[in-house]
Amino acid sequence: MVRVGIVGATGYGGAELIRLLAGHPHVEIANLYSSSSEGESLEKSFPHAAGLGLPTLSPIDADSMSGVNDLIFLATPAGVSSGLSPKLVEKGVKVIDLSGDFRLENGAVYQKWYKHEPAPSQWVEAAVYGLTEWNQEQVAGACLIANPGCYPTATLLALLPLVKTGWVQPNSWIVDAKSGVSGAGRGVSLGVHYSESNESIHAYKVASHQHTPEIEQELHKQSGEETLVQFTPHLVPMTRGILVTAYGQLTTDVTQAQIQELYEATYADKPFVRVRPAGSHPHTKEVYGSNYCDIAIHVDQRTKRVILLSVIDNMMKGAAGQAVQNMNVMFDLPEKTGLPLVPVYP
Ligand SMILES: NC(=O)C1=CN([C@@H]2O[C@H](COP(=O)(O)OP(=O)(O)OC[C@H]3O[C@@H](n4cnc5c(N)ncnc54)[C@H](OP(=O)(O)O)[C@@H]3O)[C@@H](O)[C@H]2O)C=CC1
Ligand SMILES: CC(=O)N[C@@H](CCC(=O)OP(=O)(O)O)C(=O)O
Repeated sequence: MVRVGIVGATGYGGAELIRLLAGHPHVEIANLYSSSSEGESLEKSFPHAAGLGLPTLSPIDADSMSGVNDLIFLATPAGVSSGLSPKLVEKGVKVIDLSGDFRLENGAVYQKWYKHEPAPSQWVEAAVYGLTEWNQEQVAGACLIANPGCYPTATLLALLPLVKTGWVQPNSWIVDAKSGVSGAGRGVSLGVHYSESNESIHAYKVASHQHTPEIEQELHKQSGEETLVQFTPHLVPMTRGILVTAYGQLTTDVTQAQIQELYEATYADKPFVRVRPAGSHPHTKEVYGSNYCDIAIHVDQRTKRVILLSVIDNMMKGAAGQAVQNMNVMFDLPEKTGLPLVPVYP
């Protein structure tokens, strides 16, 4: 059994990890950690978790977290993992960090977009970017995983097969994304207040969202080309789900059928990426509660653009689901273990 600890267990990412790990056949939820509720039962924060026999919340203290955990998930805000994770890894505990602290390879870029001190550079270098489908071998040998952001997961799974072909102008990508409100976490703020977000939709962080450099960095790593992406997120009045609509200018007369074939071949042996039939319109509801990313390809021959549609559940493939997928790969377990396959519908 893998003894697992979760820091930030009282948040949404923590709750989703508990939902998945409580049913995982090779995991023992050994410890739950909190910076604000030590000594309390998790049921006080999450009554839905009653009856699972979970440990009481413990204080966060790196010295006492080794020897009792094989792996620790950090479901904490940016700026926490950069200090804590190196101490844990030095003591022999593997770490999967759901925050952005180890995703950006350049510390100055992290500081600019996250407004926090970057993690020590040797630890950023040691971290593996956990987009499982594209980095499986590195994930298998990693001690520290930078779990991808929710928007980058939906975007990169959609764009990566194409950026390697040269069929799209690298700087032409426009990524328009919509997220459910749980993407903002459990903390209350005006923007996610019910009466502000219900029956309404708005763009936010235009030309300034912290996931922009993460998307560009990973596109560059796979294509070798400097790529600028115009990324605009929107908040929509639903609890879970992300829809990405990405537009790229084609450089050649490639057909929809050729692109479809490329995607089907790329993801043929990837259990969590489903390439929909050509011309489909995936709904977020069709991946709700699951670890799937569903992708559909359209080509507009009139404008010579490819239009990619990609849906995920932000809490699952966008956070906890992908984190558990990475854990499975790190511990040489079948990739799908403990990840319920069928989306909740309706
Ligand atoms: N929600 C989503 O869809 C996604 C979230 N993420 C990332 O995952 C991480 C967790 O997100 P999410 O669960 O939604 O956020 P929440 O706000 O719901 O939960 C974060 C938890 O972190 C703990 N925490 C807060 N401050 C500190 C601190 N200074 N030190 C230690 N722990 C602290 C809190 O628990 P306590 O008070 O008990 O310590 C809190 O419950 C974030 O970095 C987020 O950006 C990534 C992808 C998608
Ligand atoms: C709807 C909503 O607010 N979503 C969050 C998701 C980002 C996130 O989770 O932050 P990191 O991945 O950078 O840690 C946002 O746009 O900031």
